[in-house]
Amino acid sequence: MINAPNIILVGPMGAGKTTIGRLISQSMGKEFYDLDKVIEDNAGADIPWIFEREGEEGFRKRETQALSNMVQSDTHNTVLATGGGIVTRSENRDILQQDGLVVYLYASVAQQLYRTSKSSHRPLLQAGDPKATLKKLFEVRDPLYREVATLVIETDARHPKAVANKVLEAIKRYLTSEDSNPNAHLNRGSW
Ligand SMILES: Nc1ncnc2c1ncn2[C@@H]1O[C@H](COP(=O)(O)OP(=O)(O)O)[C@@H](O)[C@H]1O
Ligand SMILES: O=C(O)C1=C[C@@H](OP(=O)(O)O)[C@@H](O)[C@H](O)C1
Ligand SMILES: [Mg+2]
Repeated sequence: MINAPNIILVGPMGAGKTTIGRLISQSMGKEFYDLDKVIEDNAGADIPWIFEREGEEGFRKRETQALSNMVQSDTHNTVLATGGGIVTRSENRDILQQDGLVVYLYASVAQQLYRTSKSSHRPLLQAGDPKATLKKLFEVRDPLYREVATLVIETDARHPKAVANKVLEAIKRYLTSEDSNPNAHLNRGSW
């Protein structure tokens, strides 16, 4: 087990945040949370229902609330998979940067499209051309993922287990190099 702070995964829809988050939480002996699931549990409704009734704005309010609750609950030893739009609000970006080691799971638009095409639970991809939507979102969000993330991991040509191993290796390497730097502040994961 790696002695690491809380780990937060960011990246676009289909990057594998939910899948990889679960895998690395098991390897690290940490508790796993998926913010979308937390939002659904709090609302007593699924994400398509929230978008339908409250619009994207309603969902974003719930998302920020769920994220800040998590920080305030002072939970330790966790892996958190976020939703792809978590970086769109600056208040969320502030929380992410202060409260964990943030890992950006990168996927090309082609892979995002392929991986999201098998399910219909992402409301933003249900109307219009999903490829054009993913491309547009990626242009806006890629710099924001990079802004908040300490580590960036490429996922395109890797199976989920290989991605999880890459993430674990990168975290280990990062923490080791921080250990050898007396000015580094490891205490980024306060929840
Ligand atoms: N590295 C990968 N290679 C191939 N398929 C993947 C990979 N990572 C995730 N998937 C698949 O892509 C789909 C979306 O994954 P998910 O974890 O829900 O992504 P996210 O939470 O980032 O939207 C799932 O069917 C999952 O099994
Ligand atoms: O990119 C987005 O804005 C969204 C991504 C989704 O999560 P995943 O990235 O896990 O699919 C979910 O939060 C919601 O449908 C909105
Ligand atoms: Mg997810």
